[in-house]
Amino acid sequence: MSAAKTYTYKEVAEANGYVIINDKVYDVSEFVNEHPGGDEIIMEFFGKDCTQEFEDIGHSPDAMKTLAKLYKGDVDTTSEKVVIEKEETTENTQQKPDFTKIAVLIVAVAVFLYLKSQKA
Ligand code: HEM
Repeated sequence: MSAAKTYTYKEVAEANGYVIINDKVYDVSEFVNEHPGGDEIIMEFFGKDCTQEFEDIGHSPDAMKTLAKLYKGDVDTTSEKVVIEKEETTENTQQKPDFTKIAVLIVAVAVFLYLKSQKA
């Protein structure tokens, strides 16, 4: 096999649909559509390292074969790491608890209970 190309973390981050698993670079841009685990789960890792996640799932030997076919080269582990900002999605914003809304709700319930107790 010819010498593998090396990619810096920046090049992987800027490519369209590359991921890193065990310091190897894979082009999953086409594969995402066929991924049995769904496309979004991989798209989240575009440009990033998903070694942990890939291994945690316990992918089959078949999955390893598929992965081998998508191999592009090795990552230059001495290159500067890049942090990819995650785009704000509705899912993200919903995860943050909205303390104002919660406070208003608590006050409303308190007022309701107070008024109810006054009537009795
Ligand atoms: C990037 C290369 C990847 C390849 C080539 C790949 C390949 C596959 C294949 C072939 C399967 C079918 C089951 C099996 O054979 O093990 C599968 C299932 C699955 N994969 Fe991946 N996968 C990749 C990345 C990921 C990542 C990064 C995640 C999670 C963050 C993930 C999550 C899953 C899940 C949850 C399933 C199970 C789906 C189900 O059984 O309902 N995969 N993957």
